Amino acid sequence: SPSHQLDQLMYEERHLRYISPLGKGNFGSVELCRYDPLGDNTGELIAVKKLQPNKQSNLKEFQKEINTIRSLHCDYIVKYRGVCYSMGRLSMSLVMEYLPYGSLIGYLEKNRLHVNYRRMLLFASQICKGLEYLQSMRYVHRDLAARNILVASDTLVKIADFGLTKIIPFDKEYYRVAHPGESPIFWYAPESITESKFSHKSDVWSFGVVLHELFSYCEHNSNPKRLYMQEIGSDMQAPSISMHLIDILKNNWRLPAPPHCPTKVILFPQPPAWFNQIPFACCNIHTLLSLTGLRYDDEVLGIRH
Ligand SMILES: CCS(=O)(=O)N1CC(CC#N)(n2cc(-c3nc(Nc4ccc(C(=O)OC(C)(C)C)cc4)nc4[nH]ccc34)cn2)C1
Repeated sequence: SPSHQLDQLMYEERHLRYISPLGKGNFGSVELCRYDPLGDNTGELIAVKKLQPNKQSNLKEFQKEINTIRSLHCDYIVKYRGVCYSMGRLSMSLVMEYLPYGSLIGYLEKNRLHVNYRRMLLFASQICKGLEYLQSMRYVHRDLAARNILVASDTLVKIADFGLTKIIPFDKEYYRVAHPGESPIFWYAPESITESKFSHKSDVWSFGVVLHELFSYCEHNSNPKRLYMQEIGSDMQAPSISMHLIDILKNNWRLPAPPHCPTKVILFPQPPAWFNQIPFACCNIHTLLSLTGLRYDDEVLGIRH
């Protein structure tokens, strides 16, 4: 059983068998591999994150990401397994547990018909608890989005991808980044867009957007980016998009309630609060849990954790 999985921390490249690509990002990519020291295909399946070869400049960032994920021990966060040094290329890879069902987006698109309200709330409360754990460690994830939530089983999802995660300094409430880079502004809280400030509250804002994605079954035409762009004018060009986005947010425009979203989740406590992410951005996870009625629904629905 997985619990007897020997806690490998060092993986030898010569026993790594590449199987298929799992995901790709700006600087890295994740591959499905089998670690097969016996050479008889009985080895474990693992997810291996490598830096894009020509992006060695991000080695320092990559090492920070490895240190981050290595320090996290939570059922709702993807598990670190170890590292693999490939001396030839003087580079290293991050070895993580392989989550067989892939990203939440693909899972909901494929399994839309039998993922009901009850399971949505279970997934939402698990992401919430993963975020609560991150906050207890003074981490801000900074890239919370359905694309970065992985599905371990039909009843378990986990937060993944700690490439942008930062630790909030002990004497401050937020982390300010120097250069926003290619930022996913449609998941960003207003203060992250205008002042590059990231905090537990801005992660809670992004969690609000993830809830919208979740209750929209990650449907393509309910994608937050698409809905925001429709509102600000889809022919808007890059530099002024964030300015228009801030404008509509300041005028209290919010993502529309997803179609068929259960009234209890929207009406509890009242329509605007669920999608009016401002309260989300000024409350902590516990308040959010009660705000969105997750705990309330858990009891009502008898979802046991
Ligand atoms: C951002 C830079 S990034 O490159 O570092 N990168 C992208 C990232 C986004 C996030 N999160 N990512 C993580 C995984 C991942 N996937 C998995 N399992 C699966 C299982 C099945 C499938 C699948 O069916 O896929 C197809 C394409 C539909 C066939 C996909 C993934 N297990 C994992 N364990 C640890 C990580 C990890 C994939 N993409 C992080």
